[in-house]
Amino acid sequence: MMTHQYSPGTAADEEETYDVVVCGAGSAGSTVAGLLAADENLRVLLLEAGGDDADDRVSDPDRWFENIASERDWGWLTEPGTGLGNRRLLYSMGKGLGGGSSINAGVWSRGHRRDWDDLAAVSGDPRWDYRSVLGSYRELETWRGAPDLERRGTAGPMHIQPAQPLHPFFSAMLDGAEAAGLDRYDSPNGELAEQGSGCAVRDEIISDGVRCSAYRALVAPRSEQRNLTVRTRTLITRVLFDGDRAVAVEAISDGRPVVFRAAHEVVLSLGAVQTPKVLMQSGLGPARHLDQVGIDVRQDLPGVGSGLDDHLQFGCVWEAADARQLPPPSRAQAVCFWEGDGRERSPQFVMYSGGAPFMSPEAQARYGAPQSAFSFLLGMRLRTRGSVRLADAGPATAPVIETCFLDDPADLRDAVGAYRFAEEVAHSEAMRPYLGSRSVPAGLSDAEVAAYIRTAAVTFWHQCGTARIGTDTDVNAVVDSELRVRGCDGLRVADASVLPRVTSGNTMAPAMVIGHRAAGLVRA
Ligand SMILES: Cc1cc2nc3c(=O)[nH]c(=O)nc-3n(C[C@H](O)[C@H](O)[C@H](O)COP(=O)(O)OP(=O)(O)OC[C@H]3O[C@@H](n4cnc5c(N)ncnc54)[C@H](O)[C@@H]3O)c2cc1C
Repeated sequence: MMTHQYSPGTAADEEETYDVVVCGAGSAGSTVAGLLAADENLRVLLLEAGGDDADDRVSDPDRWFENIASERDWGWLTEPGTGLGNRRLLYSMGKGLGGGSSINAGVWSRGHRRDWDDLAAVSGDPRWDYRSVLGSYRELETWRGAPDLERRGTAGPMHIQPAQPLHPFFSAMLDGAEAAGLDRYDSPNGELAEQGSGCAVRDEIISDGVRCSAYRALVAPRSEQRNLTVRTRTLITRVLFDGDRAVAVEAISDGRPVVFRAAHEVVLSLGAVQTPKVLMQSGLGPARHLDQVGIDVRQDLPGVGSGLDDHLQFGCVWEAADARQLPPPSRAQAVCFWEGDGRERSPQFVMYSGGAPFMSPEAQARYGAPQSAFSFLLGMRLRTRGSVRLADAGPATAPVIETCFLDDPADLRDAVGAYRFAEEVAHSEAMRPYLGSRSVPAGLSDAEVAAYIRTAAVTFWHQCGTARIGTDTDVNAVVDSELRVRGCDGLRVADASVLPRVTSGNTMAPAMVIGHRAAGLVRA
């Protein structure tokens, strides 16, 4: 059995004391640490398992996909999925300073008005509603597009701009989407975020051609401050307690055990896979599961690791008329949102595009990937939820991740419907100059489209929901509306794990809003 009581002076080769220990330097953790460090009286420690971000593959937004399966990617593998024809998925998540915000596609997508209003309802706290969250966004952003003082910030650390210069392919995509019935908006994060459906040029975290990650925007400018310490290559293994109070974290740094004491608070921002993993390693999780893997139960929290949510992603692929007309494969400058059957209160589908055949390795093997093609990348919200569990009590052991993608036949039916919408856009008049002779695979019945999607589907990397927010009466809630872990003092979770549902778009910006809120709560 592992024990979790903190006893000073044991095991660790080294001990250091700070006021707040922020665990994980990703989108949310960098936001928490950077904002807290603004108070020079607060000693802030930011711990990160990965390395630094000094690499062209991070700074050059066009090279983002080169980070996938690199040392900057945790590179998890999911369990074989029934709905996916027993395939395992590469389940990428950012590793290193900036976390996901250093390796992602750079899209800034705030989430729909109803996503935040629903979060306020689930948490029982109106301070999470859309109007309140707009305040966080205004503080985080310096918006470089058409002025919108109600919604957009003008002096925040994150430089956000509409994609530019716009490649003609994406203008054609937007024209095609309009022809298929979507209204066009100035930005996905303005009025469109308050409507059910629409399309727009995407917003991105790029400033003068360089990625503006959460780490670069919020932490790096403070790197000379004496009250802020950043330690990379430090793997956090568990939280240590004195009674019910979190007082330290235990970590492995350069192969040696280290304890970092927090006089005030510990904040976990390890992302939606490792936040529940470290909670469980600390004895906070579903009691039966902890018993099975031999960890003493500190607090029975059934919701830890449950409720894993994400967008399913699959590529709808068409041969291109002329490869020279296509944008670089890594660019996706336009976005479409649309509603489903009304089950979701905000858009069920999101669609980007790119100048390459985006297909899973299995789909490429089965259907063949054309040399020259473009894809519409479809993301959809699902009825099912997955889970993150421990394989054993070892901190270095990879977790067991089940996505449950497409386990519900109704999701597959919705996915086929979404494919048909993408087809309509691809066959629009505006897209004609780009469209080659066939889709890949060609000429599909609904049953064949369904079979293709089962083979082609992957993650959209929007993992969330594994330590979700909720009220006292919600048995699966892991944190309260102030992000405090139930049954403990001095411990908060601030990252995408707390989202009860994947937001309608990408999840970096929402994770940063959670980090922004957490910093305010820690300071309060
Ligand atoms: C390939 C890819 C493309 C994406 N594209 C987009 C996009 O264009 N737009 C968008 O909005 N979202 C995108 N996302 C998703 C987005 O980046 C994430 O949703 C977001 O970064 C989540 O923020 P987070 O703070 O919850 O976790 P993360 O940003 O993942 O941060 C967690 C941090 O904790 C560290 N960590 C984990 N475990 C430990 C441990 N035990 N000890 C110490 N450190 C640890 C990690 O290394 C990481 O740095 C993409 C993600 C990926 C992987």
